[in-house]
Amino acid sequence: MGHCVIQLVTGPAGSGKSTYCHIMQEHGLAMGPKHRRRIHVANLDPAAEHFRYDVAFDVRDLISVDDVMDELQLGPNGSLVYCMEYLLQNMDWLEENLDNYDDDECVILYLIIDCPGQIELYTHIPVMNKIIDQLRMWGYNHKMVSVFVVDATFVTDPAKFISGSLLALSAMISMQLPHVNVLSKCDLVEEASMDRVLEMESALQLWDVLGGDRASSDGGSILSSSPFRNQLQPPIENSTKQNSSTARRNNRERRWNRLTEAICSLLDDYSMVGFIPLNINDEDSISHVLATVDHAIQYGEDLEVRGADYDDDVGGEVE
Ligand SMILES: Nc1nc2c(ncn2[C@@H]2O[C@H](COP(=O)(O)OP(=O)(O)OP(=O)(O)O)[C@@H](O)[C@H]2O)c(=O)[nH]1
Repeated sequence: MGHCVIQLVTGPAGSGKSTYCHIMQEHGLAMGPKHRRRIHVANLDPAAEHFRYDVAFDVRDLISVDDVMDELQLGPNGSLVYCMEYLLQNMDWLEENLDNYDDDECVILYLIIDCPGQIELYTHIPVMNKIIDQLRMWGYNHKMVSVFVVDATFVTDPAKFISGSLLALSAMISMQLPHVNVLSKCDLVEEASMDRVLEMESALQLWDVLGGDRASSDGGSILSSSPFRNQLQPPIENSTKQNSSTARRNNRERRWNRLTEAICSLLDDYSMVGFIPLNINDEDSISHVLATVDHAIQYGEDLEVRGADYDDDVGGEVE
């Protein structure tokens, strides 16, 4: 095995995983050979339809959701699970493809894998975790990092904010890898807000900046806009019923608020979910994300040891 780093890119549907992979590939090319890494992108999502990156290898060459839906008459979710379990039974396919790209002792292979985002594949049917375990057994332990991509626009909606943060936390816990949350689509966020976002460290601070308003001491608007609030409006028929239903509603609302507050405290007090903003139109932002991911996996720390593999006098070309 050569020198290899693997980024596993996950995140909810449409969050920008494929775009992230594409942007990182372009960035790697723009950095040139001096940067001493060769970025390849592979697709491990059997349901992928379109992506713009040059694909190193593609799980759809082994099996695809479309084929399974046609041949086995399964729905899209069942087909996805079937595909991932099929991949698990045919891991030699993945091993061969990794070997093809990981056979150069002089070049650091930087492999970015576009993964399916469905959280069920990491929790209820932990197929992805088994794939990660297999990668560990092949010697990629300490060489993998998980990148969880979340759409920046979710933070302006408290319900989406909380569910996105919990998804990120869930992915982090289940994959048990160095983990970076990337906030995609920040080009859609106002510039003034972005400047402040760069200084943010915790999820709730970020929520404040991008549209939240937790100015009041009790947690204010994030509680009053609890995701459960709309479910708490029982029908009002007469004054007696109105009193009891109002009391019931208040009671439920207090409990929901306590729950929301506890979840927010978990995320905020322990700084368990931080986000790195990504603006795909800003090279500095892309570099910052890559540097953060590199730092998470300690990429580059042993690079100097391998410096002798490179000849800077010939423009960083590998000898
Ligand atoms: N403006 C903007 N649009 C983005 C960005 N990232 C993704 N998009 C758009 O969001 C949509 C979904 O992006 P993808 O990269 O396909 O997202 P994905 O997570 O790979 O999607 P699935 O694999 O289908 O789950 C596309 O229309 C992209 O053009 C971004 O950083 N900025």
